[in-house]
Amino acid sequence: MSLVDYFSSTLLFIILPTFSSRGSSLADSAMDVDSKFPPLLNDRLLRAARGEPVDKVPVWVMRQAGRYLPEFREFKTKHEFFEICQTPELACEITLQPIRRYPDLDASIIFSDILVIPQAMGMTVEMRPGVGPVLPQPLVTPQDLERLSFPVDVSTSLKYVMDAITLTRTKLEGRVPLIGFSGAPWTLMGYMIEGGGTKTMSKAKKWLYQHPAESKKLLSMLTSTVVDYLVEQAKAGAQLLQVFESSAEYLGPHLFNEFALPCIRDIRLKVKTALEELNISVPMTVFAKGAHYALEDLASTGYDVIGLDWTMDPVEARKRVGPNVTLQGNFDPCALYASPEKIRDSAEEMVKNFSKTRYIANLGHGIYPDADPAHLETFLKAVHSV
Ligand SMILES: Cc1c2[nH]c(c1CCC(=O)O)Cc1[nH]c(c(CCC(=O)O)c1C)Cc1[nH]c(c(CCC(=O)O)c1C)Cc1[nH]c(c(C)c1CCC(=O)O)C2
Repeated sequence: MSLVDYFSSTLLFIILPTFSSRGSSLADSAMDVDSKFPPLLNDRLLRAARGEPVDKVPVWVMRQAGRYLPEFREFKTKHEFFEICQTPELACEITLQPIRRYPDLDASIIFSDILVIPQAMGMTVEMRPGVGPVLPQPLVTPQDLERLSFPVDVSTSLKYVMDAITLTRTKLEGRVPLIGFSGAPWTLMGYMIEGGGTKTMSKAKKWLYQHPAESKKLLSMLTSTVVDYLVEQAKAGAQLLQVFESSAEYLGPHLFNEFALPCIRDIRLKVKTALEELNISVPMTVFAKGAHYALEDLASTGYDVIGLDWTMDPVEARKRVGPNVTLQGNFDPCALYASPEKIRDSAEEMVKNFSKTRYIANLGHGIYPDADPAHLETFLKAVHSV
């Protein structure tokens, strides 16, 4: 054996174990997350998100843990909204309420709020009963960006969310998967500038027209925070991640393409890359409410699932996004006010229009506080009956 051969074979022995142990430790980290929890017994949601065949169409409902449930209202007499979000045992209990009540639900979604990100950046957010979220010191001028804490160490400042996710996935005992979520940057920017919900988003849109560079700076701060936040949620046990661009409806195609879409795209790319390095595979959903004008662009962002609001026609939406993405939605939340017979007919028709492949049934937006819990049950059963 020549000296060169000797060294190269020795080197191989040194390198190989290093590679293989690195390889297996990467592989283990995927197993690590799943192996910390009870095995998943109902994987319809994840199968549909990945485009695999399902026995029944998976169904869950945005805001399924909420005020329409008497058990939620009872709980809310004892605990304040953000107290629940910040206390893993309470957030877990609320997340499980609809799962206990409705055996037909195929997913749970962690009880929290998109506005925990502005809180983690140092802004005060209050949840006022009957009003909704209020940020009493909104961003007024671009100088106010200096008030924000950035970068955010989400693994410490939002640790309570990760703890709630880990606890809830354990307590679910594999019954259904647990969805994690975040607001998308434009929607978060809107609340941070408007100081709460609004009819027009005109203050936030004024920033887009008057301060485009500073708007992009804020959006990029939010994008990197959202990326870290979603990656941490997957590491903590979230099995699907949904990004809520609930305020897309205020933007037309021009503003959406310039300010919102690049962040949505970036989030998908960076979360996917970070999770691939950890060998974690978690599908992602984007729900851009009112962005009917952006369906083709959304389909090009690489998300596994696109959420639709109720204003979109299922057949038309499928034509526009093509066959390689799963659609989610889009029962009109107000259709739950109809009679049980009508709900059954409309839900069955919706499922037939979407077809049973690459489809997750849901409402087109969150369930309203005055919805009848029995009507929701009719809806869930109708979806599963097809
Ligand atoms: C825009 C937005 C917010 N929060 C959220 C969004 C995006 C989804 C959407 O478009 O609705 C996301 C959110 N908020 C909440 C969840 C929990 C999980 C779920 O069951 O879907 C989720 C996914 C709990 C909540 N978030 C809120 C409640 C109601 C709190 C209460 O009891 O007063 C719940 C259960 C409050 C909230 N939080 C927010 C608003 C506008 C409101 C007021 C509206 C309302 O009162 O229903 C901000």
